[in-house]
Amino acid sequence: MSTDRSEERTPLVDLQCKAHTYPDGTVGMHEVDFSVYPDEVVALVGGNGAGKSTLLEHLNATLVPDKGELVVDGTAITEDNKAHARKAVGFVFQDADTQLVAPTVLDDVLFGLQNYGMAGEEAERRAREALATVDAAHLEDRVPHYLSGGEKRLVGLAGVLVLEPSVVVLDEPLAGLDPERSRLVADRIRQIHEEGISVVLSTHDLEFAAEVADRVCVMADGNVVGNGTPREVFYDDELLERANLHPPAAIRVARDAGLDTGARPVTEADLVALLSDRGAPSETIRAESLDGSSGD
Ligand SMILES: Nc1ncnc2c1ncn2[C@@H]1O[C@H](COP(=O)(O)OP(=O)(O)OP(=O)(O)O)[C@@H](O)[C@H]1O
Repeated sequence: MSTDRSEERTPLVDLQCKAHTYPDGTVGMHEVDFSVYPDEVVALVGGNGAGKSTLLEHLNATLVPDKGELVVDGTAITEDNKAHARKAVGFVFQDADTQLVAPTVLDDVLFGLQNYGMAGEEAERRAREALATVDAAHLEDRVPHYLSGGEKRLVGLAGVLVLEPSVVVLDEPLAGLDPERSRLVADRIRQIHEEGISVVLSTHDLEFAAEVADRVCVMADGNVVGNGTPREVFYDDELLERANLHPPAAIRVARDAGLDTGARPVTEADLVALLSDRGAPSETIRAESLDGSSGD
């Protein structure tokens, strides 16, 4: 399996971790080398407890390896310059309540800027702009604690984007969201990527991973066990089995329908295109074939 199309470029984030052991002695992650390159969306997939959150939290030095090194934008991160990693690598937590601390949404987004010495009208302008970017401008006077899960996720994302990071990390960005909010967050992820920010996310939703990711990284038992394009990873049955994952719906449907051709569809759009080529009306295909979802 190939690694990724950006392997010869300088990484924005380069983590070399020998292991991460939590205070109670649990090893959350074994030896893992993980890099994030410019202009890519990376999806981490794997079963419960595979080590996805542990790996993500190393990328902005929220967690540090027992032994190893984190380099962000060419700077080795130490105890003294963790703020550099926090600013360059914005982290949107799954549990947004841990991230939203101020009395109003606008104050919350401003809080990050104030931490980096920016206040006044310019700070407010930037905070409002970040909220508008995620379609959350109307929430600026609301109390963060009372927002819905999806709204909190968007406000958390605004709080990260306002600091103009090079990489945005999202831990389970779709967890607990209804289909419409999921679509909104997925659209924002694409938009962030189009604006030149690299994205690393973890997800149990392999259809979503297939749709948004340039590269999929598979974790199992605290190790990275596979890495490649969605097509490479999701057609590797041995790898998926090792990580206790099922292929995305498009692959299962194509196989069940005996359509597993060289085209190797991975997304719903791929499958619809493939079936349309064979003369089936696309509305029928959408309605009849793709109402299931994979789990892991
Ligand atoms: N604070 C902690 N203290 C002790 N062990 C922890 C802690 N956080 C995670 N672990 C353990 O580390 C391992 C990896 O957990 P992690 O949360 O990184 O997995 P994950 O792939 O994100 O899982 P999930 O998909 O269920 O969120 C698990 O065995 C977990 O129990």
